[in-house]
Amino acid sequence: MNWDDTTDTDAAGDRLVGASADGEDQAVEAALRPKDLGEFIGQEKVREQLDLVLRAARARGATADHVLLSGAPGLGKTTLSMIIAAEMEAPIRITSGPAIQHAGDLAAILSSLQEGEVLFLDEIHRMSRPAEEMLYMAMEDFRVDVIVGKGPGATAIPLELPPFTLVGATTRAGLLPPPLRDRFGFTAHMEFYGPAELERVIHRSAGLLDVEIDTVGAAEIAGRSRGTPRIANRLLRRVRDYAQVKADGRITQEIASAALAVYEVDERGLDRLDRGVLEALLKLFGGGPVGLSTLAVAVGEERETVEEVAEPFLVREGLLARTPRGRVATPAAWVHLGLTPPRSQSSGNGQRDLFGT
Ligand SMILES: Nc1ncnc2c1ncn2[C@@H]1O[C@H](COP(=O)(O)OP(=O)(O)OP(=O)(O)O)[C@@H](O)[C@H]1O
Repeated sequence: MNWDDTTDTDAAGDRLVGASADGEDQAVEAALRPKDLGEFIGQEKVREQLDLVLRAARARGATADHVLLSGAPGLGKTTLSMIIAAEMEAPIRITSGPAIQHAGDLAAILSSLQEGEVLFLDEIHRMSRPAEEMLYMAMEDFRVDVIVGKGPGATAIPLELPPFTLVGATTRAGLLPPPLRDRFGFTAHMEFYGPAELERVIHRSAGLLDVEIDTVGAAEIAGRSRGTPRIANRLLRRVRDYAQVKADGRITQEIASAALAVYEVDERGLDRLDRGVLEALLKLFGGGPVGLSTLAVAVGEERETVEEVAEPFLVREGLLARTPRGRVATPAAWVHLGLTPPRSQSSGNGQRDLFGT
């Protein structure tokens, strides 16, 4: 599963199926976050391993080892960091890589931590190099060297830090320099959620939001949530609106699919942008191969938007392939849009392998 090419921000604006948090998400997410490992749905292996790490640390009366969480946006990294703090009965400080541009910013945060505190560093791969180097020593020796002055007269003043647990989160574990990666005692890779797990997320959130939903209604929303709890929760809120305005407030399969048709999110979770890219690829270019720039012009979007916003999910769903000759639609793409590939396309222009002809 490759989510390394997902963007941290959704370049196409506030998409209903975008995985990054928008303003409304931030406001309601706090209320929907599971508070302990028992409430955290799915990610069985991660939960089991983390449970052992935390229990062992608690039994020793020690601070938990540093934890690295990697995975696509919206899969629960922030939630898990808060759970780690709660399970350790420790306070938590939340910051992010882009907020730490100078080593001094990091020194200020580290030196104000309390003993045992959890420091959650989101987007750790986006920290500046000098801050990163300071972090190596802080993680290993609970010490930093604060540089005072400049040039030949600069001196390093060592500063002892209380033991703390760093929880780093990244969408791109591959971008972390090995010396940083190696300093985490425990690394957890978060996978996309399966439909049954998303249904449980939806039922749980519906309960907290006091919305009535039946099993098939939840399954309908889960199937369109792109394996991501944040998207599941967002779609649930939009379907709830529809159910309140157009019906009696109860979410059934009919209501869920009618609501999501209004928001142009199809049964597989593709939105207007995704479908536009696929449609152009199939209808204008016979399924490809076609260059990215040409495809972007055809859908009236920036090249980056097509490449970074639409394509990762289409590739993950097995609807589009990036080949050295250009973008190519897979047989599943023709089926999904209910179109038939022209005969010449299935026998001649580079799709031979995909169509097995
Ligand atoms: N395993 C889970 N069980 C129930 N709800 C979950 C789970 N994981 C995530 N959620 C919900 O999804 C929302 C997004 O989760 P969270 O903010 O932790 O994601 P994230 O991986 O930190 O995202 P980002 O990388 O954008 O910061 C939260 O509101 C949370 O309630």
